[in-house]
Amino acid sequence: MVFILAISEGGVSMIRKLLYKAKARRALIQAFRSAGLFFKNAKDRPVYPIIHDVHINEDDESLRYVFTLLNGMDPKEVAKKKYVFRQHFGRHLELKGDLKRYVLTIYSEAMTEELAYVAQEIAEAVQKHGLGIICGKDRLGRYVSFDMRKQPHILIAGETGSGKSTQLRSILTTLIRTKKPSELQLYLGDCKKSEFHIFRNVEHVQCVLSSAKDIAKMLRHIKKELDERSNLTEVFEVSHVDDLPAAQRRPYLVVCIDEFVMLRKNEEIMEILTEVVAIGRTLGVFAVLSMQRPNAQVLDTTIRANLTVSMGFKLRDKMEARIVNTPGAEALEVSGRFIMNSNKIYEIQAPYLTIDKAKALLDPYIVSKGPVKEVTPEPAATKLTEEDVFFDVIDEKR
Ligand SMILES: Nc1ncnc2c1ncn2[C@@H]1O[C@H](COP(=O)(O)OP(=O)(O)OP(=O)(O)O)[C@@H](O)[C@H]1O
Repeated sequence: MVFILAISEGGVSMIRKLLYKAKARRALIQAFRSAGLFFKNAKDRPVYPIIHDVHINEDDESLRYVFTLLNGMDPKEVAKKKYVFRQHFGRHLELKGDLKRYVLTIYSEAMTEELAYVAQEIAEAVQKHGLGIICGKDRLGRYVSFDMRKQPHILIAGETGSGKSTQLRSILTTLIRTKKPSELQLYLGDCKKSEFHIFRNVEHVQCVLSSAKDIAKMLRHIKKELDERSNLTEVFEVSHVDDLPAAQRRPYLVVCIDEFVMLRKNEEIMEILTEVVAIGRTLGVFAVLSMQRPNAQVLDTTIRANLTVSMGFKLRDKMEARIVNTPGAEALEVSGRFIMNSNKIYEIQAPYLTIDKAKALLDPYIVSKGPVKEVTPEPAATKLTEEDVFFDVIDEKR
């Protein structure tokens, strides 16, 4: 008798995966044996650490093992024998764990250690999005980007020197180069007074402010925009500002605040920021917030829950990485490397955009502002100064 076994394509790939996993499991046991990580049982048979999971990640073509040591096994031996795992699985591996539980990840390729900001390539990478945010390249050398209209608010965290200001520079420069000023307006808060000066005279940029008092004013203006946009969507019975009639369309607003922890004591600021992240998406108002020392109180649950994308550059410890929702960010060792959390978690190398290169790329978008406004032809006539932006906000001191 002949049996014909009909297996679907999905079934075949499932079987292949299972066979691959079984092979992978045997490979790890061999590595345990070479590393001397086993005990002998009563029958003189070797007993190895327990392998709980063998996972193939198709996104970055990695293989991840989770295993625990048997009681009595010395964790120092695992660290000492890392070279044995390298001999078995190649150089591109990561071994993380402590007392008992370990995660061993094996990658097919090493990640690039520096990624130049290539303007043309990056513009192409984000062009498929309505409001494209460039992140960097993943382990397989693919650009990673996303649409801020769908994933609206970003948290960037990292200790000093980890690369978050460079990332902000690259995100903002890319936005400016890919959207017209009629489509995008930027409101920048520079609490450290160090990063955003290069954007001050860019046409899209409505203001660059650094004191809490000024930033509060800026946010009152944003709050007014939120209210107006909310009314408009109600009047025209649409669920998103993008669906308003052409005459009523509003540009996207991106509020970007570097080191926003410095504003934590200003309740009004925190309240409006909370509102932006809670309701901004459908109103076309988005936030990018950066912080050096993640703090659970500042990132209260409402703000954190609505920051849909987290980029965790090198952080001090696991606790900070947990606050930012980027596990593993405490172990990063390369400048410009970060853990991204947006639905899934993965490691990315950010483009390296120096201040000088950013200035050169922004040059075509620079306009005269302030006192020289009147003598500048056409674009400046519609260009707002910071005074214009806040004319409608009551300043108690006036
Ligand atoms: N994407 C990158 N690729 C390679 N090197 C980078 C990258 N980003 C930053 N660096 C290196 O790290 C240094 C510090 O970067 P950056 O100023 O962005 O850090 P930071 O986290 O903003 O620090 P601070 O909080 O002190 O401003 C840079 O001068 C550069 O040498």
